[in-house]
Amino acid sequence: MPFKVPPTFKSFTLALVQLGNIGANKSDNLRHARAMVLTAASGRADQQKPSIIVLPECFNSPYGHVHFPVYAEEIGYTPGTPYDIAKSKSESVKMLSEVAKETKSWLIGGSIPEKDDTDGKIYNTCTVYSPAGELICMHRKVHLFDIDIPGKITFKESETLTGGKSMNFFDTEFARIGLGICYDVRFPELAMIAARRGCHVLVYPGAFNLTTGPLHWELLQRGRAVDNQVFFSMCSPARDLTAGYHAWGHSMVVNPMGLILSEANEDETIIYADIDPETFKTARAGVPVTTQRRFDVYPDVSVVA
Ligand SMILES: NC(=O)CC(=O)C(=O)O
Repeated sequence: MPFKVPPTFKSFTLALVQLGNIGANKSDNLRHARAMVLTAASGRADQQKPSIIVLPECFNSPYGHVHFPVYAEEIGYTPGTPYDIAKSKSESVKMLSEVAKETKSWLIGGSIPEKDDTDGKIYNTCTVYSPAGELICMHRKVHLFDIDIPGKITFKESETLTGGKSMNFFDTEFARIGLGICYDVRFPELAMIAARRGCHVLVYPGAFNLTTGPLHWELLQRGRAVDNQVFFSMCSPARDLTAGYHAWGHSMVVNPMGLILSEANEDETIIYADIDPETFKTARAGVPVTTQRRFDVYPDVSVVA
């Protein structure tokens, strides 16, 4: 991860696209996602336009381990190396790059199933684009969603996916943004390390479900936000009861005091939140845990070699 010190933090507007109608036809999914990003970019009436737009986890394919190999695309991105969009084999990457450029917005392109052309493994991958349409960062879901709650939900991403091996953040002209994907939110270390590395806002495309959503979706986001005194946000697909996986929806943005700034219901929609650096400063000044840690009593588990 490149580390530019000190990172800039200025106010900006974040838009989350809680995308619906994600079906079996990838081209239709891409067309619809593109149209919704364009709508998100036009912003709310009389308000600042969003500087950054977010799509949900698995926005170009149905969500399920049997689908990942079928929808997987080769991206071929090497961190720190310029990426030639024109030569990309990924139709999703091309669409995301074009729409970022067209809207002149930063775009966190949710996630897509990705096949690594060097090892043949499949990942759940988020790509990020600058307003010039450059692919500037990529995060592969680190913690795979393997759960078994009898009578409720069994899901095993590891049937077809491999977990990513890196933590990722990127710098914009207004903030440092840390990335994760869905189940990654359950592992506080990832968010803690991102915050200690100067991230102001953590954005995790995600897709909780009707069992874990009502229990943990809000709790985890508010927890990660308060623990780390950062803005925290997850962008979900809309709920579709005709799909194989029923997403919880409720995309949200939480501030560093744990207050929900904006929340969707379960339907397709776009939500916006104004990210104010003042809240970040006052949260850290008022409740100064960032300077009160007792590493003489317990080790600093966020320190990585
Ligand atoms: N879909 C996920 O990766 C995670 C999830 O639904 C959960 O943690 O619950």
